[in-house]
Amino acid sequence: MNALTPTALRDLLNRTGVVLSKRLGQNFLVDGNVLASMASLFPSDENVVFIEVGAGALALTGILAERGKRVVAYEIDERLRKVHDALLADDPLRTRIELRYEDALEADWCTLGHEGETLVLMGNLPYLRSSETVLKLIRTDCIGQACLLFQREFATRLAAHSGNGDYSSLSVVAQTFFDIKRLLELSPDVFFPRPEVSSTLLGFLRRPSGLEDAEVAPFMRFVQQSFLHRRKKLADFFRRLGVPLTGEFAGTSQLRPEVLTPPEFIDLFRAVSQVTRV
Ligand SMILES: C[S@@+](CC[C@H](N)C(=O)[O-])C[C@H]1O[C@@H](n2cnc3c(N)ncnc32)[C@H](O)[C@@H]1O
Repeated sequence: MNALTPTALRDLLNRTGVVLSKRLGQNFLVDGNVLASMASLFPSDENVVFIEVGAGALALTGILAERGKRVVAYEIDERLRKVHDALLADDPLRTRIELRYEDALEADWCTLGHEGETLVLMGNLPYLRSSETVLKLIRTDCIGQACLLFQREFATRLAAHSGNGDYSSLSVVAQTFFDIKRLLELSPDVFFPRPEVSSTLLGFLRRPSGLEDAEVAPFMRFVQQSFLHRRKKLADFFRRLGVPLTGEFAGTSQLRPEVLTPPEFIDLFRAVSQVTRV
């Protein structure tokens, strides 16, 4: 399946009577070179099942179907079924593509894989739902690898390291569970219609977090609350929790949350859990 040019996409939308929705973030990739660069990120692997969130006009779906065993592609907008039917009518890859017209963020992704298959998440959802997508990915531990497109500023925050002004609670939480890499920078010109923002494709590779299952939710809350006043020293956060500012916490209480790395946050979370309920 070749990438549609903006003209071909516009014609197809006219023929099927679909008017694109801004609310659903319907800006579709239409640049063959960018799609080729994305394709080169995925070596062919017959054991891989791609889960695509936000199929749109199938620009990525086709690439993924060529490289993996199959693609389960979610699309919330059922009006696009007509577009999909037209695109897939004579395409030999259609047997490898399963379209599901539902909210990808409400779905149970782990039920999609069978014995011996590796699930890889891929997608380009409306940027308003970026945090929700990352949090769902973290919780879905049957997925070890993902490639997700975000608004550039959000991607920068997610991939920022401790000490950087963009480092946030979401950076700590995401980097506790994943090695995160910037893969591609995309200008607004590679989408139709052209959005107002630039985008970045991030790669996620799951790594052992060092947290027990029961610790995950309290750890995430702990990190989020510690960043509520990111410019204040941790002493302020400790006071709110009733943690003594003396002894083992004296030094850390003088630091700001943004200087702690994810492993340091885990150590602090465990130490604080010993003296108080978090
Ligand atoms: C930015 S477009 C990307 C389309 C295509 N993957 C591409 O790159 O050209 C996002 C697509 O996600 C769909 N979408 C939005 N929210 C969704 C959700 N919660 N679940 C599944 N699809 C969703 C939109 O309707 C839209 O078609």
